[in-house]
Amino acid sequence: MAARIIDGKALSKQLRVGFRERVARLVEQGVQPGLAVILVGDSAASKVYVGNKIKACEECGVRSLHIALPADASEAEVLATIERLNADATIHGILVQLPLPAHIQVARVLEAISVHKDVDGFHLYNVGALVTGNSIFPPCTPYGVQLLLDTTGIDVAGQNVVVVGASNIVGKPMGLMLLQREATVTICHARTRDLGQHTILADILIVAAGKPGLIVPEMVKRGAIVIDVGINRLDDGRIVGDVCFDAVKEKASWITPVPGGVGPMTVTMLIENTLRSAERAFKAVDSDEFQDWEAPTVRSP
Ligand SMILES: Nc1nc2c(c(=O)[nH]1)N[C@@H](CN(C=O)c1ccc(C(=O)N[C@@H](CCC(=O)O)C(=O)O)cc1)CN2
Ligand SMILES: [Mg+2]
Repeated sequence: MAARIIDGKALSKQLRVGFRERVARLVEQGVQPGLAVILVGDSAASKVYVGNKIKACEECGVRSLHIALPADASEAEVLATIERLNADATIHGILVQLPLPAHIQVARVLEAISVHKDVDGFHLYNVGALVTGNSIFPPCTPYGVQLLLDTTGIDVAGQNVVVVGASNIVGKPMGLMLLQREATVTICHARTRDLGQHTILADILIVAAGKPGLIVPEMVKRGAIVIDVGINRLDDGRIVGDVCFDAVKEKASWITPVPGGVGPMTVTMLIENTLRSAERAFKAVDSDEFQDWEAPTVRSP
């Protein structure tokens, strides 16, 4: 029997209905949630993703500020832009679209973002919080995958989960989030020998390698849940994942499509984090939580 489809577009649509209600409640209390998106350079793919984020803000009633800097913008200019947004009380979330041009140090830029506005969850403090299981802003793609997995009704505790890809924005945080939920996690990467020997053991297989056609049916256990995080643009203009969808769906129990699986959830969870930030900032004003809210001390860039 062919796998059931985990529809990220449909789940996103459903979640965004709830987001509009949360925005309405915040607005009633005098808070207009705001997200700032910084794009450096003119990568066509990044423009599409930033466009999707701005559209999602519009759809949910979140104010968005799109700051486009030229590809030759200096690191100092990017840092100054972030400093200005950190100090702007009308902005609850700040993100810098990745990748950045090579002359800019990603780590310095990410660490300049206020931990309270780091809705991508990429700041070292938030990464550390994820390690200890106290995540403030879970990174959007793994957070989206977690919700997609929840829709299958399967408890990940004790399951063999194999994550293919060890990036800072998907593979590593994904592994940590699943470990927190007591899954048995294996992270594979470009240097892993005999990838199929690992993937075949997966009850849940999450692939974020950026290699079209990487996962073929012989590498998948019958009945596995397969989550495809890959987004690859082929020469003919098609967008495909890392999994041979048509063949693998005959073996899996659940599978995400590309497009329409994980991608839309990444954007949706960004709005979730932005709303959480606005809600937290509102609550912090005159409650005891204010102390906790101000507590984290982080190294300045
Ligand atoms: N600052 C960040 N940079 C990057 C992140 C991130 O989470 N934060 N993730 C990726 C890109 N990304 C979001 O920024 C992203 C990728 C894909 C999609 C998406 O909706 N994909 C669609 C297909 C869209 C298309 O290409 O036409 C889908 O899968 O259905 C959204 C966001 C790297 N950078
Ligand atoms: Mg997708």
